Amino acid sequence: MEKGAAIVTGGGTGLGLAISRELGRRGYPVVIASRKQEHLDAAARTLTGEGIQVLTAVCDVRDREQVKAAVDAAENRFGRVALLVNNAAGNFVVKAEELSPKGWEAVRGIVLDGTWHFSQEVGKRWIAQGQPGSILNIIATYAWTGAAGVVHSVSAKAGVLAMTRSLAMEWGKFGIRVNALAPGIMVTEDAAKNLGYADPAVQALLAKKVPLRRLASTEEVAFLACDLVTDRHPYVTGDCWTVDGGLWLEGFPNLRRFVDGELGE
Ligand SMILES: CCCCCCCCCCC/C=C/C(=O)SCCNC(=O)CCNC(=O)[C@H](O)C(C)(C)COP(=O)(O)OP(=O)(O)OC[C@H]1O[C@@H](n2cnc3c(N)ncnc32)[C@H](O)[C@@H]1OP(=O)(O)O
Ligand SMILES: NC(=O)C1=CN([C@@H]2O[C@H](COP(=O)(O)OP(=O)(O)OC[C@H]3O[C@@H](n4cnc5c(N)ncnc54)[C@H](OP(=O)(O)O)[C@@H]3O)[C@@H](O)[C@H]2O)C=CC1
Repeated sequence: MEKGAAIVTGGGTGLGLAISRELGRRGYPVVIASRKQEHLDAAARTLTGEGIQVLTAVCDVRDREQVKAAVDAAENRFGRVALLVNNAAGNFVVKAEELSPKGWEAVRGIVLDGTWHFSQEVGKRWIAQGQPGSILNIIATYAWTGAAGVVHSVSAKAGVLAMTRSLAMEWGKFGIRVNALAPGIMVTEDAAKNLGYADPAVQALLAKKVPLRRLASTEEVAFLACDLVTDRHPYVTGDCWTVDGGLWLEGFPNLRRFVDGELGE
């Protein structure tokens, strides 16, 4: 029987692309949704070449109407949405006292509002259709530790963690599971650029802080993400799984020291 589709926000790059590929390998048609056509086209070419069914949806997760249109397109093409992965994010390192209202708004809008828009859009359809479903929200360990230099992202990810637990409680009776995953540091293009660790020498220093002495690969994080969002663990809901090589136990890197110039170029 045909499986329902999986929507992956930010599915054209980095971790989102790795999750889309792994879900495709597990037999799900994937809908990748993000702002930039070039990200989506390149990813769709790659995934299609690997035999995965893909639909692209140009969509800014901050815009409720664009989110609705993306879910409509997914249902029109694949009949039903079964899984949602809220992976899209925006982030940059900034001193809290210098963060502008629009900078705060941009990151909160993508991370917190975007996750809410997609979750409510698919959740209300599943409830109306009497269908089960599963949502996975990608957060970061600083949602519970806090971190210096990224107060907008920390606050938004903490909100997403609270949303995860709350929706799990409300929607469990409808057969809807809602979980979160907190990855460790991965070398993905925009994250490494925006957060200042594109230099391999900086990556090597970061790896030394990790108990397992290496950074995470998108593939290993994606594998766990797919285990959690698919029906492999049907009794898990309202939880957050961490896949960070033990880093959060040592303390998240202090990015404020980077913007203050204490860590050099
Ligand atoms: C040295 C040690 C390093 C260790 C690091 C380890 C950390 C690892 C893991 C951390 C966990 C989480 C990671 C992530 O979330 S990674 C995701 C990264 N990917 C992206 O960010 C991609 C998408 N990003 C964007 O599109 C943009 O960056 C942005 C988020 C800004 C949104 O784009 P949008 O087009 O909507 O916004 P604008 O460009 O119009 O800007 C809006 C306002 O934000 C201000 N801004 C933007 N960039 C910065 C900056 N670098 N510093 C300060 N302010 C910034 C911008 O000026 C606008 O405000 P104003 O109008 O007031 O000027
Ligand atoms: N990299 C890391 O070390 C860590 C990452 N994470 C989390 O993992 C997830 C993936 O990050 P990663 O792969 O590294 O980074 P990427 O920058 O590659 O992924 C972010 C994705 O979000 C999309 N996106 C950004 N803004 C919007 C928007 N307004 N509407 C729709 N899509 C948007 C981007 O696509 P487009 O530009 O086309 O819109 C991009 O595909 C994020 O949730 C991040 O917070 C957590 C811990 C560590």
